[in-house]
Amino acid sequence: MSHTPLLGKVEVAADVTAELDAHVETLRAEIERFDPTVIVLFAPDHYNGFFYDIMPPFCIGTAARAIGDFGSAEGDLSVPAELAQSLAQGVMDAGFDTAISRGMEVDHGAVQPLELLFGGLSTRPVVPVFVNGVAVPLTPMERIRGFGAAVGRHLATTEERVLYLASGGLSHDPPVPQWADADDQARAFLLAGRHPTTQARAARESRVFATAEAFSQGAASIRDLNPTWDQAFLESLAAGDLATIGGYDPEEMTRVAGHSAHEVRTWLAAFGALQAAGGDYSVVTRYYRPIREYIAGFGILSAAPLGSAPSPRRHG
Ligand SMILES: O=C(O)/C=C/c1cccc(O)c1O
Ligand SMILES: [Fe+2]
Repeated sequence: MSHTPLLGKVEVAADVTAELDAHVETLRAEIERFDPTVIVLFAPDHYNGFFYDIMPPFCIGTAARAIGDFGSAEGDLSVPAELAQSLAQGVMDAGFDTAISRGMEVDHGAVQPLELLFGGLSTRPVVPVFVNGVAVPLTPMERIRGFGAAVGRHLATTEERVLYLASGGLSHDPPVPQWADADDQARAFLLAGRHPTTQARAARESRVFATAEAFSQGAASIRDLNPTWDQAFLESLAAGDLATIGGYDPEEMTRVAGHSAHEVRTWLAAFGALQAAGGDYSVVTRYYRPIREYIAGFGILSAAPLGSAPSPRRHG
């Protein structure tokens, strides 16, 4: 599913909020029926936990703490360390040299789906898997599918009932600084801006709120949402056509869907894992709406291996 730190913090038409809430509720019930023993959470980061001083394409956390940006929950995630470590070994054995972290710091990108779907950070065991979706250079999209598949193949050898959960995207272009055009101060932040002062964090969050307000009034200079691109992406995922998405060109993605559209890498990894672990799948819940107030093409897509899925439902 998409995430946005503006959720619940800015005004959106009541019918849109109700529609989104209803789909989250559907997803919650779906997950409750599935009753996962572990959640593998593919999430990006927005220069809160990962910086240019060392920016891996992937990182598996054996312990993690949420930093609490934009009023999101702060505190420890419940990470099964042994499983996370064996997962890291498994994907390395499969040819993906993932980083690991024994003290990962995660932000709203990881936390929001945990809050929405599970009511908190530590109600279920979670293995956090960082997928870089913001800091160029970016690994090819096909590599992301392969990484996700390695995760799925490894976990299919365990007794775990795994929910692969992805957070990010779709098309959006929030005001996250880019190294290429950043001034010295912004570069210092991008390089190693961990644990900012309360003041610096507030200034950053105010900038996002101001951009969202201007964007909703058609007055921001960020790239527009791209519902056509978003729906095509969802359609390929729904059809199990991960090869098409694996062929996406990152530069083209930035151009047509915004700098943060690379967060869809988390979706590709999760569906890659699902396909590798369970074969063909069918869609259970699908939702999409471009929501300018949230600076988000907001999507939800859930799926289960064929034969195990409750009757598919299609929304919006
Ligand atoms: O972390 C930030 O500064 C902004 C993040 C953001 C803003 C708008 C939509 C999103 O999906 C974001 O992650
Ligand atoms: Fe994001």
